Amino acid sequence: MNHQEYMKLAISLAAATKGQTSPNPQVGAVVVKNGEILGMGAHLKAGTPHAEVHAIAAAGDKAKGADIYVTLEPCSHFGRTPPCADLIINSGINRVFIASADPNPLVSGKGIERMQDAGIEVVTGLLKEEADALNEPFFHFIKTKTPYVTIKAASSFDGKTAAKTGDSKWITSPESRQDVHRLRHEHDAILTGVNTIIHDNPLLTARLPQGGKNPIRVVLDTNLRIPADANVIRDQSVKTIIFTGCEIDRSKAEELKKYNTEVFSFSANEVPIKEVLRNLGERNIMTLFVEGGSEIHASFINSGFFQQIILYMAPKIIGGNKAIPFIGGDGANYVKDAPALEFTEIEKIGGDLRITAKPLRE
Ligand SMILES: Nc1c(/N=C/[C@H](O)[C@H](O)[C@H](O)COP(=O)(O)O)[nH]c(=O)[nH]c1=O
Repeated sequence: MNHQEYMKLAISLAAATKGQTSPNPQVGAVVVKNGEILGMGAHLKAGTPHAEVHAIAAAGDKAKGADIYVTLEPCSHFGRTPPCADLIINSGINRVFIASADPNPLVSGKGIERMQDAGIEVVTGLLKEEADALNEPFFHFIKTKTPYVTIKAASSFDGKTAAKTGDSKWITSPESRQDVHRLRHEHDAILTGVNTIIHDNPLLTARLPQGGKNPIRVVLDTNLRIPADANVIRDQSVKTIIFTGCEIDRSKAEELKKYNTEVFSFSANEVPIKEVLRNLGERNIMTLFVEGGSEIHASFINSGFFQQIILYMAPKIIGGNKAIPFIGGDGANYVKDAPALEFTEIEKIGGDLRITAKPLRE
């Protein structure tokens, strides 16, 4: 195997932990000497050992004189675990290959400098693009302290998310809906609007054949219209946070708190998305899955607070000028004012298309 292949292995280890390490990045590491892999590891959960710790522990004394391939620049500061740069120096490793640089300007380059001062050869930027893509949500979170927002929509070929009767069961295939549960599992939180709660009464849990980690549920509900017996209230398998305006029935809010539910009221009678995202960021929620109705999707898109949209488009035609489009709101007056995206991935899934799009970078 060559340098790229060892780094690919480290990236695959990091990729396997998607959704588990928030608010930390996904990191993989491989220790190699004379073509023999002596150790490998991934960071499994915030607060637990970093990838380099696992890989070097597996190599033991043989790490002396070895190479280490790590997908993110080794940390140089005392977080919840000691600095990996010092561990690498003390292990006798004499060459370090790094893919991504640390996005935190306060620490970026410090670990590299410390290892170089100890006489270690450091090669940076090996498969940087691939590794950076894996941690796009983490880099966004470090930079903005708000969650990386993925809007998920499901529509017919003609862009409808429900028929004029309101019926929507089911537009997309079982395979597509299963894929949605994988995305829920991978996200820290899932957000919807009270209209979806009233109309669909969803659980918003991650129900995969092998189980799944339920994301924290977030409901935007300005006037606290949510039914007290809604599934997201009674289910209690995971916390539900309801964001409201200031003019709500306080006794109803008190009642809801008995069901693993938090009611957070803003000081005005509105629920500003920017403030919701700031609040979720302060709770160390790094990734947010917006499975809203069409009005919620419209407000996220019009505010520009989203990093990607995943549309599951089914080969069905619902039609009708009263049917519900998957993006609601007033819409653009002129095409030139329509938010421009770029398609980043198009996959066939269960007869549907899964189309991923991101806002065009200015
Ligand atoms: N109607 C469709 C969807 N509809 C999604 C609804 O908004 C609601 O989130 C679901 O009813 C989820 O319920 P629960 O959380 O699993 O209990 N979503 C899809 O991906 N395809 C469709 O055809």
